Amino acid sequence: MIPSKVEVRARVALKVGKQSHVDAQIVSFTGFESHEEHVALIFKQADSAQDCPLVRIHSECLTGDVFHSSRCDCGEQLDEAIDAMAQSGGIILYLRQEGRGIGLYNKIDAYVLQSQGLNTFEANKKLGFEEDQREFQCAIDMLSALNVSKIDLMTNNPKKAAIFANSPITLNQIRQTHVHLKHDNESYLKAKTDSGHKMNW
Ligand SMILES: Nc1nc2c(ncn2[C@@H]2O[C@H](COP(=O)(O)OP(=O)(O)OP(=O)(O)O)[C@@H](O)[C@H]2O)c(=O)[nH]1
Ligand SMILES: [Zn+2]
Repeated sequence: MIPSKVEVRARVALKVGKQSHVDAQIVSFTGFESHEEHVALIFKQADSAQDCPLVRIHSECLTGDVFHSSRCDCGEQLDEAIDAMAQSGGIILYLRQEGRGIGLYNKIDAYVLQSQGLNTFEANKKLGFEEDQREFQCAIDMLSALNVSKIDLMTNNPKKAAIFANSPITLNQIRQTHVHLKHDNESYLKAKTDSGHKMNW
């Protein structure tokens, strides 16, 4: 295995959440192969204060995270993670992998196809992409750079859990996220279930 070049670049305090009332720290990094600007949000100094912090690996979704779009559940999952970590501490790895790695404009093209009846994964294929183009080595490297070696992971996606096999990070436990059903995202959530996500419907 090639040693990771990822290192912490800067770390600074800020408050986050809907009322900007949750104490956290944001961490930037150097050394990513992809040059994407992934960041970590750390609550209650969980990287150094806890043996097994709760971790959420969250891929960027501008439409969901910022605008709380009706099409997906990303913003609600992010809020859920912030609320949980405000109480118990934890680490959000916010990965700049918009649209499962295809980028924002391509995701909007995929939305056009979804409006014509394709599901979220079929739309990616029709555009010439893989169903999911993300790679998560950066998440392992960020945790290693933070000297975190054991985690509980907040996800319903088995592919995110699988990345910890043969990695320096021990996955202690998976904590499922809630199902955030909205008037427009049922088919998106059903497609995730069909592709193997473990959802507590
Ligand atoms: N290509 C594509 N990407 C989408 C669509 N809807 C949401 N996304 C992207 O899907 C990703 C969702 O990421 P996450 O919430 O981290 O993860 P997940 O794979 O759903 O798994 P969980 O950990 O269980 O939430 C984000 O990058 C979104 O931008 C879609 O219709 N098409
Ligand atoms: Zn989304």
